[in-house]
Amino acid sequence: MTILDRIIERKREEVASARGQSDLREQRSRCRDAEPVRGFAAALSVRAETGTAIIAEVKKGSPSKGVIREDFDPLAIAAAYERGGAACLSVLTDRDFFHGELAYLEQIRRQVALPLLRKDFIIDRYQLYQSRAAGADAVLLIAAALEPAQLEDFAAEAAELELDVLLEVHDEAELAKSAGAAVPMIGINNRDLKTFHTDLAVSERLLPLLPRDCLPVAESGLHCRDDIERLLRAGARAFLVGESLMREADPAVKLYELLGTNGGTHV
Ligand SMILES: O=P(O)(O)OC[C@@H](O)[C@@H](O)c1c[nH]c2ccccc12
Repeated sequence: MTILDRIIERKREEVASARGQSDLREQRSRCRDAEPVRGFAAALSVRAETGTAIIAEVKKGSPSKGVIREDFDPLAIAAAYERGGAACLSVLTDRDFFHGELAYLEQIRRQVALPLLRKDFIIDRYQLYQSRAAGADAVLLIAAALEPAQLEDFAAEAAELELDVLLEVHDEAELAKSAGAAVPMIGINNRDLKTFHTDLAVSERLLPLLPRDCLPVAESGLHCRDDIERLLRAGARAFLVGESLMREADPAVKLYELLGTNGGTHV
């Protein structure tokens, strides 16, 4: 059994228990009361025109690295990311494997103006409603975790909720399996979720294969400006970065470095 299988198994239990506390009808009605979304994909595209579009991730830890940042204040980190010039934020909300909380996203939403991605393992439509109700502007759909029909259905249902989907793939087979899903953004995860091995060459190999009408996002394993420039050359238009920012005392300073000379255009 891979780590991804274990996460998915646990996620089914979590969703069942969440439904027990607040059913789909209730989540739907919370969605109706939710504030309008702040366009996530649009914010990335606009930034990519003038500078480097970075999605900065609020991530306390992961199964491969354990706790990445002991001194973890999600609001302070989100504020530093905003100050440092991130185009959008990603908030890890998985508790058992990534030390996240859905409450972090709700709190950040109230204090930071940037669009937010709920980063979790979505395996049930219930989580789409839960995400929108919590204040997410976008959700992640992981091709490795879903069947083609689910990818298609979840993408359509997310769009109805006005959530932008970042569809994540790691190889050619996952890309082929995602072909039926209409999404604004495709993320190439440089990390294999089954082995945790990370290699930027994965993005270089897959970027040329992405459909032209999707915003190509490179995810994971980005540590310095050279990494960003390498994948800009390969065709990436946005970048999802967690660990290398979370390991810095002041994540804003690391962001300036990753943004490079183009970063100054963000204000
Ligand atoms: O911390 P990194 O190597 O910069 O990676 C960030 C992000 O890409 C990674 O957290 C991630 C990508 N896809 C995921 C799916 C689930 C959980 C986490 C992830």
